[in-house]
Amino acid sequence: MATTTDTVPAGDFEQQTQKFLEWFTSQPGATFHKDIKLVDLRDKSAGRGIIATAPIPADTTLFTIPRASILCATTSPLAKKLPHLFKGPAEPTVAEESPSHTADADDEPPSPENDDDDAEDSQSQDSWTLLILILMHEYLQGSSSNWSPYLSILPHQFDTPMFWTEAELAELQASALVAKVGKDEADKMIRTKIVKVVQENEDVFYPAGTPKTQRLDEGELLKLGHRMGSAIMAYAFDLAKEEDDDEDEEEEEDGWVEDKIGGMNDTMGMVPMADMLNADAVFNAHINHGEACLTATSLREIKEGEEILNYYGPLSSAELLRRYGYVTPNHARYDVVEVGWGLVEGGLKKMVEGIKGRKKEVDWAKVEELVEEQKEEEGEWEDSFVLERQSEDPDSEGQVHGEAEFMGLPEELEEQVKTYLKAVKKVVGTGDRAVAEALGNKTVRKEILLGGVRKALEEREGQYATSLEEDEKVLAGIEGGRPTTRKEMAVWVRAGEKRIIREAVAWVKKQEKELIKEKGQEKDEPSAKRRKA
Ligand SMILES: C[S@@+](CC[C@H](N)C(=O)[O-])C[C@H]1O[C@@H](n2cnc3c(N)ncnc32)[C@H](O)[C@@H]1O
Repeated sequence: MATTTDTVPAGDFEQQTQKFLEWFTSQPGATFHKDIKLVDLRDKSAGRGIIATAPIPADTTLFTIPRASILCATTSPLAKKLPHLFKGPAEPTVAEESPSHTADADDEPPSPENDDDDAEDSQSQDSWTLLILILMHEYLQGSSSNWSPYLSILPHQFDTPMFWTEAELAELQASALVAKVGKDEADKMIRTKIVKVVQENEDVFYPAGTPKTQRLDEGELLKLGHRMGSAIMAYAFDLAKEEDDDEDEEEEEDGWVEDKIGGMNDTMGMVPMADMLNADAVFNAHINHGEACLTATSLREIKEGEEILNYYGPLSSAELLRRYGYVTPNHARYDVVEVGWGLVEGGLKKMVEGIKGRKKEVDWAKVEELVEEQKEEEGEWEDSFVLERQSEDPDSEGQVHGEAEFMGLPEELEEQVKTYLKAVKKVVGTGDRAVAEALGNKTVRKEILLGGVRKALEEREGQYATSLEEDEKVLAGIEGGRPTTRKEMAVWVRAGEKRIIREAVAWVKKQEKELIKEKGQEKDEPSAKRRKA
């Protein structure tokens, strides 16, 4: 529930909804199906949403948004008032971080890992900051903005971790999400690229005649910048596709192209009504991007009273929380856990040190040196790895089938372990026969890989302050089963990560058992070489 509109009295909420609907349907080319309705879902901590008021067949057009009603660089009057900002380098100023399980890298706002020197330069805008400026400009125009009834229903407060207190963030414990919140970086970006631009162009941002006393001070502008940035994160669409994406989908191998809501792209925009749809990993509607308009279509029959749901992609609970400020049980199948290379390296060292017959200490400093050399030469060395389950894509009706299952370690992790063990072997040389022989044996190397990863995973689980069992108890006590408070959502995220650690450990143990079996068989059947001898 990123949208904490809970404090708005029901009457006002309804009135805002009504005004917005009237505004939307008055847009030339806009349509809104007679059997759907915008509703107050705050009792479910879901803000506004759209439900069916009568059964709706599959492939029905639910509503149509003319492109002229979208708030973006093409339609915003700001682009005409400050053209130099919009003509600058269109490339994002930040190299976006991208979780391994999502498609492209270029779809994120600044994060701690991708802070950039350009952050100091108010002239060097990107599509993300430009859309913040566009929204700020419209907001500051007040009722004279063409989008005023739409802007008035956008949330004022968010439940994304960006707005959590230190104590609330601490509930995430050892989740990798904590490092991705990036509040300080966002502050810096908003101060230099947003606040500065507004302050330097007050005549453009405020309607003519706005007295100085009614203009926002730096602190208020910073707050407004954060609010608009978060609204973009949870509401904006990627408008890059001019063609109806039904055609694109046919070309897509994976079938579903999720709506890049919250994505960052040169053609990002706010799409009124499309962004009133809530979303889940099991969904029943899709937004098609046509040349003149965007269309929401039902993917299957929708029952009377059923909520109409869009799709944000196969996001983990942590990512859903970070971008949208909510979690749902259906997204848990996409949960992931990040394991730092340091933990894996530690596990591998212990395995090597445990090789039977080892005579000498391995010179780990030398191994480190070799690895550093390799890093410089090959340039590919991961600091952490994302462990995830294998899961079928949703079908053409937005349904998912089968269980998501942990099926194996990331290939890059196995490759990196291989390279690491090669370095160990090189350093040991012939200095320790037992170790050299062991590292020369494929089966033993696999044993070391599995044992090392198992140890790393066990240590990873130990980094969380509470056990999975303790978390499960908290979750079992949640009324209605879906976490909605910040504390509940944090427990949900950390428990999801612990579950996947446990599944990965079980998978590794199974592999280890099979390896032992294989080794036993090898012993029973002397190799061809030995038989010849
Ligand atoms: C694009 S908006 C959808 C409309 C939104 N409910 C509103 O009232 O404006 C996305 C936001 O809606 C909320 N949301 C979306 N799907 C949800 C769901 N399945 N359950 C709860 N909240 C949801 C989250 O707060 C998210 O940040």
